[in-house]
This record gives sequence, structure tokens and C-alpha cells, in this order.
Amino acid sequence: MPLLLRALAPVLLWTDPRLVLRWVGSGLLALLVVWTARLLLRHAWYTRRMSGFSRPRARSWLLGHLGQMQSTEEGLQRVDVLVQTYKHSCCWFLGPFYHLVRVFHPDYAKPLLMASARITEKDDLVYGHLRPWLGQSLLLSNGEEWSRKRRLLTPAFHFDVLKESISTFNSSTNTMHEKWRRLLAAGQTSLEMFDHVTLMTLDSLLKCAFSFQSDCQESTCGYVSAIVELSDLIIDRRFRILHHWDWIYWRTEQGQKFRRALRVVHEFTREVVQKRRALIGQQGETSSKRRDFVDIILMTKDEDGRSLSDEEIEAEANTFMFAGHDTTASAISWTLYNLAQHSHHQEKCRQEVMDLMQGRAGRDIAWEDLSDLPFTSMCISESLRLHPPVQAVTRKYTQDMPLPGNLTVPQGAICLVSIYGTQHNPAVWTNPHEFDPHRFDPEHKKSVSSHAFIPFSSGPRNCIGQKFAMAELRVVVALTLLRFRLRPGVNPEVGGSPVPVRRLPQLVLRAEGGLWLQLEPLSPEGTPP
Ligand code: HEM
Repeated sequence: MPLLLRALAPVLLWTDPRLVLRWVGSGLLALLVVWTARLLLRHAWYTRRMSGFSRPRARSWLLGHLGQMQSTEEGLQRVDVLVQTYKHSCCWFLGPFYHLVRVFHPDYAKPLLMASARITEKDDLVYGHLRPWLGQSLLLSNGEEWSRKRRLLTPAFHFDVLKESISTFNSSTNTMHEKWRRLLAAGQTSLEMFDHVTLMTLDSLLKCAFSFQSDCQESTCGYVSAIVELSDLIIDRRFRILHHWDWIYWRTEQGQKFRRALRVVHEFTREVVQKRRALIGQQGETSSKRRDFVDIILMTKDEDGRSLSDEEIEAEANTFMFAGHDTTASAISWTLYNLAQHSHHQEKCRQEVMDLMQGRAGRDIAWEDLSDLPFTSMCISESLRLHPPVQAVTRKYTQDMPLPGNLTVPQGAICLVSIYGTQHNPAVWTNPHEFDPHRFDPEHKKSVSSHAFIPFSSGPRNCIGQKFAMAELRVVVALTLLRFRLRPGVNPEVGGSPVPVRRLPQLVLRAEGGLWLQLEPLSPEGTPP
């Protein structure tokens, strides 16, 4: 561009400015015409190629279903209607800009999720806005770059590393429970779960990722506040179509806020990685310190002996924090909520935990204990089915993708695999809106399709942190049931008796106004004081 300007400078300087303006105006107009024509042709092409899919009523040929996807309870109910009406899939157009195939049946989700990572791409509609925060990390990269990263990062999620995280899960949960006891002693009866549990998951991730004792559950931490703000701003941007264009977004108030929060988060991660690299340089790889996520990925090398650069490590550390905190917090909060709603299941879980911890009061839940909580694990799975933290994953493919029933997803279209829709599909689950942990009885489980339950997605790009999350979930739920009895609660500022919760599907599934539970402390662990 500067070269072009330099070449044109003499012409621009010696020509009548009105003439120059007219040229620029005609140039811009021509560009706009070409851009619009290309957009409409592309739209017509996708409309024709996707005509085999059922098409729910749209606003018009041009606007399609723009504005019909809502991030509210009604939006989720609309997905239920789509699933009941179309059974497995339908197409969806967001104006002439985005062409989607929405899939909500295991037989249709399976070929898409199991496709080779070589032909799979993450689309920009959902993932693009995360790029300034997470960079070219595992979550956002594609093809060979993704394969190399996945190989390099897998050791950080190995059982041996995971086992060492269990004491961190216990200690972060203990801090949260001490805080709950203090608040209850001060007269509060109901507490909002998301706020407390999110701080707890951030606390434990900061210890596992960076060995950083943030004390964020007790006092304000700038880094943690910035992460929470970034998550809120990402969801706000998704629902403002004009903010999808960078050149508009960075000029808005929200864009400026995003930049400020980004600076805090990136500076923190950069400092940790640089200091740690220097420390390893001084002490070598043999230091007796327990290895955290950053240590492991700093030392890992690929087949050619190449390790990740500092920039790549920062991107992965940011992704670990982003992908790990909200998701796990949502899963824990909804599990506690579902157990509060179903006291008989809650009592059965509590009995299981008490039997396990008999004679070990005040001691940690150990790695070996996790497989001895079968009913509690069934309740956690059922909660992940009924209230999946991640509602959907989206993909694009570099080739046409065949689906059952002679359907084909054209190359480049966005495939939205609805985790919520699949896990609530009445063709797959009987009474899908009921909380019934017995669905996950080993006997029943055998009869359910492998892709009917996909809270962590599946296939090559499934959740790398799945085992980490499941271990944390078991520890937090078991310790909570040992120490507290849970009942539906109310926000004291609103008062009255508990009302049905309105779900709020944002980056993860939340609840409008929060999830309020009434907590009764049990002491010694398992019996009322
Ligand atoms: C209950 C908790 C969790 C749920 C429900 C969950 C769910 C998911 C889902 C659905 C995906 C696929 C996303 C996509 O394809 O776009 C995913 C990917 C991922 N998750 Fe999780 N996740 C959880 C916890 C975690 C934790 C604790 C970590 C890390 C500490 C983590 C790290 C990741 C990463 C790095 C990816 C990208 C994997 C790749 O593309 O290769 N997740 N997760």
C-alpha cells in the first residue's frame, strides 16, 4: 500500500482535487458493487446446494433466519421445537453472510465430529472473536499446526499429571466451603453458585497452570477480573452483527474495554512464561518443584526436537484458563442445582460419599477414590446431559460432507452440531427434560448411541481437558455433599419462594439472575450440627 501511494503521489498532487475525489468515489462504488454481487452469488450457490435440508420459516430469501437465534430460555425452547419438528437436521441462513447446517441427532453428528482433523476447520463466526485473546492455540488452529500442538500438549493431561492436581481441587474447594460457612454464619441462607464456583475453578486452574496462589476467592485479583470481563465481552460481541467486523468493533466502547482487559491477561501470562523459562535455564529440568502446565509444555519437544515458542506457550496457557474455568464452573453449578432439586438422589450420593470417607473425616478425596463414586458420577453425567455447559460446536470442512439420507453439507458451509439438541432429542432419549441419573446405569448406557451424549464433543477435536474436568467435578461435588445439604434457594434481594430457573445460554450455560441454593451445613461431615 505505501508503495502504491508513493507511485500515485505525483498524479494525486498535480490533479484537480475534485477530480481525485470523483475517481476515489467511483472506485469505492465499484468495489461495493463487486462485493455485493459476490455476496449474493455465494448466497444463491449455498441456497441451492443446501436445498436438500429442511428449512425452517425464514424472514426472507435475503435475511434468512437473521435475529432468530436467541441467547435466552426462549432460544433454547426454540431449539427443542426445531428438534421435535426436523428430528435430525435443518439449514439456517444468517442473512447472505453465514450458511449453516444445524445437526441434532447422533447419527448426523457422528460423521461430522469423527471427520479427520485434516479436512476440519474452526469457523470464524464462533471462534474468530476469540483469536485476539487465545491466538493460534490448540482450540483455534487447524490442520498440521493443530496436530503438532495436540501431540505436544497431550502429556500435560496425562494421568500422572492429573493425579497431582487432585490435592489442588481439594484445597480450592476447602477455601470455597470455608467462605460459605462464614457467609452462612453471618446470616445468609441462600448463595449464588456461579459466582462462587467460577472463582474456585479459576483459583484451582491458576494453581495447576502457573503454580500461582492468587487468593482470588478471598480478594480481588486483576487478572481474574480481566478474564471474567473478556468472557462477557465475547458473548456481547457475538450478538451484535455490526461488531463482527474488526474495523467497527475496535472503535466501539466494548472494543476498547476488550483491548484493556486483553492487555492485563497477556501481560500476566507473558511474565509467567518468561520468568519460568529463565528459571528452567538456571536450574535445568531437574528441579524438585512440582511441575505445572507451563513447566510441562515448556519442556515438551516434538519428533524433530522442536519445542513450542514463548508465544505459542502463552497462547496455550491462555486457552487452558479460558476453556477450563467457565465450562467446569457451569458443570459443577448445574450438578449441585439438579441435586438440590432431587433430594432423594442427593441423599443417595451423600451416603455413597460418607461410606467412602468413613473414618477419614477432614482428609482429602484421593485420586483412587474417584472410581468409587459410581452413583455420584451418574448424577454428574446426567447433569452434563440435561445442562451441557457448551451448547454447540461449529465446524467447516474443506470438502463436501455426506450425511445419512443422501444429504450433503457443501464444502465451506458452517456445521453447527447442537450438543443441547442432541442431548434433548426425544428420538434418542425418553423424557429428555427429566433428570434421571439411571440413564447412565452401565446396563442402560449400552443401548444408547455413542454420539447421543457429547458434552465434551468427540472425535479428534474433542475436549483435551475432559478427564481434568471430570476429576474436579467429582471432588467438588463429593466434598460439597459431605459438608452441606442443598435445597432450591432464592435471591434475597428478590425474596419469595424458589421459582423455576430460566436458563441462559452464553459462552457456557448459565442461569438468568444466577443459580441460588439454600445450604445447610452438616457437621461433623455428613450430619447436621
Ligand atoms: C465440564 C467442563 C468442560 C466441558 C463441558 C468442555 C467442553 C469442550 C468441548 C465441547 C470442546 C470442543 C470445542 C470445539 O470443538 O469447538 C472442548 C475443547 C477443548 N477443551 Fe474443554 N471442556 C471442559 C473443560 C475443559 C478443561 C478443564 C480444559 C483445560 C484445562 C479444557 C480445554 C479444552 C481445549 C484446549 C479444547 C480444544 C481441543 C482441541 O481442539 O484439540 N476443557 N471442550
